[in-house]
Amino acid sequence: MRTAYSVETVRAAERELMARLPEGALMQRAAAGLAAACADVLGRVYGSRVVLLIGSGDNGGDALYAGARLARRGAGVTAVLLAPERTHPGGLAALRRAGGTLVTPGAAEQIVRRADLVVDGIVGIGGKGGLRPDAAPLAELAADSRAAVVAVDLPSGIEADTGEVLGAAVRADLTVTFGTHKPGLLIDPAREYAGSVRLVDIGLELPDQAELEALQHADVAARLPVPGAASDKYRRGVLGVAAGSARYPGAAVLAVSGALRGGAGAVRYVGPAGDAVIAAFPETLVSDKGPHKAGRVQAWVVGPGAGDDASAVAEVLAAEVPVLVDADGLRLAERGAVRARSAPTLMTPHAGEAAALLGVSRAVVEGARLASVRELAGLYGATVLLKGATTLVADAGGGVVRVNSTGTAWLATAGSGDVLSGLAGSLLAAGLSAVDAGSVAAYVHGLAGRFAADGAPAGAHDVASAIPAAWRDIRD
Ligand SMILES: NC(=O)C1=CN([C@@H]2O[C@H](COP(=O)(O)OP(=O)(O)OC[C@H]3O[C@@H](n4cnc5c(N)ncnc54)[C@H](OP(=O)(O)O)[C@@H]3O)[C@@H](O)[C@H]2O)[C@@H](O)CC1
Ligand SMILES: [K+]
Repeated sequence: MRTAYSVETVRAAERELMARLPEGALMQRAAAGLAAACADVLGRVYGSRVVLLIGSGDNGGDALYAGARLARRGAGVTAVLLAPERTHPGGLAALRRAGGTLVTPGAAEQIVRRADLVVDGIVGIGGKGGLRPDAAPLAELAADSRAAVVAVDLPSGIEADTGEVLGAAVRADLTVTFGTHKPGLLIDPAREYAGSVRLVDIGLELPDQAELEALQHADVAARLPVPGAASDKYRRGVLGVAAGSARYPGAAVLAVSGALRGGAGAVRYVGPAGDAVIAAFPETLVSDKGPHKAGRVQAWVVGPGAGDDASAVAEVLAAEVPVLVDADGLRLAERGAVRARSAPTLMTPHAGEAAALLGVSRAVVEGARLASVRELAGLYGATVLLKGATTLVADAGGGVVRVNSTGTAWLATAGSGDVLSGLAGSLLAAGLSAVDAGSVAAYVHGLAGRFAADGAPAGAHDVASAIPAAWRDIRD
């Protein structure tokens, strides 16, 4: 499991550790890890041109000490000081001793243009509110140069706790972060600014419960349902899918395609697209009599391509089994009916659907994804999976939020969400909790999307077809 902790928690752990260590030891650990990462990026340190962008806090101190290490290995290191009077004194002295050069921001343009590496030590977890006007031009210079950009702890200008980007921010190729990931490094839009992320262990002791957690292969493998010798289709779970309409029969087919690859023992389809479903997947049990007459199921998916069929949504919400609500179903589901349910409910909106439910604009949700997913989960008393390049899954009761980053931009294709809903529904039917079903489905679906696309456009049905390969890859 990869975890991320809030700034407040990091600060507390830092205080506790600092009290036990000689002064400056923690910063030296950070600087050593940072210098090693910079050396890897440079390939050859000797003779390289390194520019440090230095703000007035400890983030700048880390960069200065790392710069001193690189200078001692033969790099030409120049530090651009945003606030010369308030620069970390120890770091400054170390860089001077190692032969580094100090300049003011006025001289930055020339040297950044010729740099091999720019190290962003403008601001770290002490920052708020986007880069200030004096720092913003430096981020632009770095973006325009041919140099690689390494961010110290986080790209300056992003919000560490939320993943929001409230103004100008540095765009890094690599972020070297200390002690733990910060939520902003894992959540869009800030994640995009971080590039790849390297975690340097500095010995922080962190509490058990993180702010954010991201499943890895082994975590997903441990949660995937595997039939035992005594399994029959009911023990593996039967999923009901109430989806599709005369206008959107394809949504039903795609939801069933995901469901059949999600580990349920059988899939019952209810709705007007039965012929299309049977033609594509003859193993589906099909009915057009409405959800309450469909027979026994262990979970329901309702909503993909459902059009305006509010009665099917209401019937499904009245069932005492786990229910996944997606697409049109989100609009049709009465909040009171969702809140009144005693079995788990998993809602799976994209940003636009979440925005409509929250009564805000899509841009608000996209800019503040963590707050939005939590708010929606609280509002409906349900588990909410907010789709996106980084999918978030939050429980109504608060606590840790799951983030998934296996997704690919190629997954932003029509019908891809229908496949996800079937897959997640199948996992619910197999007995996974709503959070596990949502986050495991997002992980498998994202990986399947990567396999299906493999650098070229793929349709939603290709994603569904790639689910078994993703599943095998995870279990290997
Ligand atoms: N935690 C740990 O375990 C360890 C932490 N370590 C390191 O310490 C870092 C935290 O250091 P920190 O607390 O000194 O704050 P930091 O991020 O340098 O920023 C403060 C300065 O930025 C300024 N500033 C604020 N907002 C701004 C903006 N929008 N745009 C521009 N400037 C802005 C603000 O200015 P002021 O408000 O004072 O005028 C203030 O001077 C952390 O990220 C990590 O790198 C490691 O050394 C070892 C272990
Ligand atoms: K930084």
